[in-house]
Amino acid sequence: MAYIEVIKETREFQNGNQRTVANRDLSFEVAQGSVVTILGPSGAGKSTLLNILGGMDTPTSGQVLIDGEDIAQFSAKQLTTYRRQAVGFVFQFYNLVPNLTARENVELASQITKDARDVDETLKLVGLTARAGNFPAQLSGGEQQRVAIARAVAKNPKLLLCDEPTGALDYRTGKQVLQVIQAAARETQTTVIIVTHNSAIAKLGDQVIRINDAQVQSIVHNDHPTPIEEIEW
Ligand SMILES: Nc1ncnc2c1ncn2[C@@H]1O[C@H](COP(=O)(O)OP(=O)(O)OP(=O)(O)O)[C@@H](O)[C@H]1O
Repeated sequence: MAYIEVIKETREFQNGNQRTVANRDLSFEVAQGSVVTILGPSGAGKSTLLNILGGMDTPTSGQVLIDGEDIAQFSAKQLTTYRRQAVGFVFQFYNLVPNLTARENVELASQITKDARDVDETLKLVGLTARAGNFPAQLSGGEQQRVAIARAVAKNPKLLLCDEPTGALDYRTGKQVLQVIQAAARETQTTVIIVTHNSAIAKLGDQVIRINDAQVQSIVHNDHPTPIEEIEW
């Protein structure tokens, strides 16, 4: 059975008289432990989908089966537990707590989870042991993103959701960050979903789901995903 099964997921927004369909009848499956990239232009509906997979939003209709459970039917309380226990998030702009050190930022996340990973081991996994005592403002963008990845991975999530994780980084640092995400996911057998509008980055996925105008345009399974070091953009 697939780890994620999305069946005819639709999300509509109603603002006054204006109705926007952000996701229309999306259907796809994701195998456990795989890396999936979701590719599409601005406004295609990628963040809406990621928010729904992360339990931050609920679809208007359709099913979103995660490990066999339909989170579209979850109550607000069930969604909170799901977000807390099962999902790690990495955003474009890191979202670290500024007055906590790198280590404390990671610790904060691990404290709310039952089966958290060891904080220092996780910082080592992202290559930040030496900078653990630094505050976010004392770290480069790439280092801050690595703290954010450590924070997400420390929760030992089954699902790691990354929304444009390299969007604010230069080319070289962006590649390093993608390598850290891939390495962390492999080591922890986490299912990873990376949203990007960059078609070169999308090639690193075991599966590339292209979304356009709120719909799935194509799904490509890559038997040989492009190694990150060979990706150029
Ligand atoms: N809360 C909301 N209320 C109304 N419309 C919304 C809301 N959130 C998203 N939308 C609309 O849904 C569509 C999809 O938005 P979404 O943010 O999912 O796209 P995206 O592919 O992530 O774009 P980007 O790459 O620019 O972040 C857009 O037309 C957007 O304006």
